[in-house]
Formats: sequence, structure tokens, C-alpha cells
Amino acid sequence: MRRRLIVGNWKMCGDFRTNQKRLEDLSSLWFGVHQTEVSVSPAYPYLAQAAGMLENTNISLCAQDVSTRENGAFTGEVSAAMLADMGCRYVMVGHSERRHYHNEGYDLIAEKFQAVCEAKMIPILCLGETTADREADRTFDVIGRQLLKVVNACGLEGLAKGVVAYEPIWAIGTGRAATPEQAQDVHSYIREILGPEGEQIRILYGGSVKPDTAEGLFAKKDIDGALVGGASLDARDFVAICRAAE
Ligand SMILES: O=C[C@H](O)COP(=O)(O)O
Repeated sequence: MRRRLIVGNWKMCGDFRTNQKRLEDLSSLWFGVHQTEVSVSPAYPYLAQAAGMLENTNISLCAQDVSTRENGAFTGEVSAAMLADMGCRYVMVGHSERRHYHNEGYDLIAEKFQAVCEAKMIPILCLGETTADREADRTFDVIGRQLLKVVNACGLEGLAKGVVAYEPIWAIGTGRAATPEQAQDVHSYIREILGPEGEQIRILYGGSVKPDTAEGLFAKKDIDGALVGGASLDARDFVAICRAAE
């Protein structure tokens, strides 16, 4: 049985004061025992703030990126050990915004995945196709390639230590989420190529998830939760999405 997971990716948004209010609202709105697991991902400078405020709540902490370096003279980098030290449970790797704006390639992403596992946290491997890929009928090829690069580096057993997030690039921040059927097609493809190990891996959907689209997505058998961007900045909307997963 795969426990559903909803992750709020705050990206490069927020400041100390707005985060404080959002975290207070979240912890009171998501109080009590739930079937669904919830995690939030503030930008690096606010991890300590969130870690402190989420202590003794049922909301965990997720980092948006990680360095592959262990420690030393790597200005601007943050190691997996540091993130673990801050109390992170999850770390995203290969988000399309990292792939696109920072030219992160397959090998680097596989290394990041490994670094997160070695630090005993759970990597969330993000993958997804562009509009051009989808229009040219290359969606499965692209997803397969992104996934297999990590499988080749870490093995299926290694991948099974993580979570996969399918995020079609054309759906991110556009207000045009994939339909539940489009998402389910890709999720079942991912599960299929992972074979028996794939049965236990949680596969999240990300891309314009909103309270009104969440329920339809979660009704699909291979959609185990969501990676939520824009809607996670509003505590009420985010919690409505979490409730739809219950
Ligand atoms: O990590 C989250 C995704 O990039 C989705 O963002 P979005 O919900 O704003 O489309």
C-alpha cells in the first residue's frame, strides 16, 4: 500500500514574515492524524525557520535541490549532510526549472539522487516532457530516458528508495494541468518500466494542481499524490489539495 504524499514546492517565493503566517496556518489546518503525508519545501534560507515551526507537527520538510559535493570550498552549494542536519526528510532532484535554468544534465541528477540517499533522506526525482516532445509523440521516450539514467546509476533498488514526480513542463505554472487520463497514462508507463519494484514507488503528479483538479487526479490508480507549486503558497488551497488525497 503506497501512502499518498503531497509536497508543497514554494520555489523562490516568500520571506520570513509570510512564511511564518503560512506555516502557522498549515500546522493548524492540517492538525491531527491523516492518511496522507504532507511536506513543504521553502527556499534554503528558510529551512531553519520551517524546521522550527514544523517541529511536533505532522508536516515534514523538503529541500528544493542539493549539491553532489560533500563539503569544502564550493561556494553557494548546500550539501546533503547539511539538509539532513536541518531536518529535511525529502529533497527534490531534477526539477525542470533546475534542468532548464541551470543546465542540469542526466548524470548530475543521478549523482544528486545518490547523494540524497546516502544522507538517509528521500529523493524526489522530477521528470517531464516539453510541449514539443508531447506534440512530436516523444513523451514516453523522454520520460523513459530521464528515468533510466537514474536506474542505471542507482539500480532499481536504489530508485525504489525515492519518489518519482511526473511534471509535464507544459503544465507547470500555466494553469493547464494534465487531464487525469494524460497523467495516468504516463504514471502507468513509469510503473510498467520499473517492473515489480515499481509497485512500491510513489509517483506524484505536478503541474497546475489546484483544489478543483486534485480529486480527479487522485482518483487514478497510479497517481499517489502531488507536487504542488503555485497553489501551495495559499495554505487553504494547499490543505484542500491534501484533503482531496485522503
Ligand atoms: O514543483 C512544482 C511544479 O513545478 C508545479 O508548479 P505549479 O503547481 O505552479 O504548476
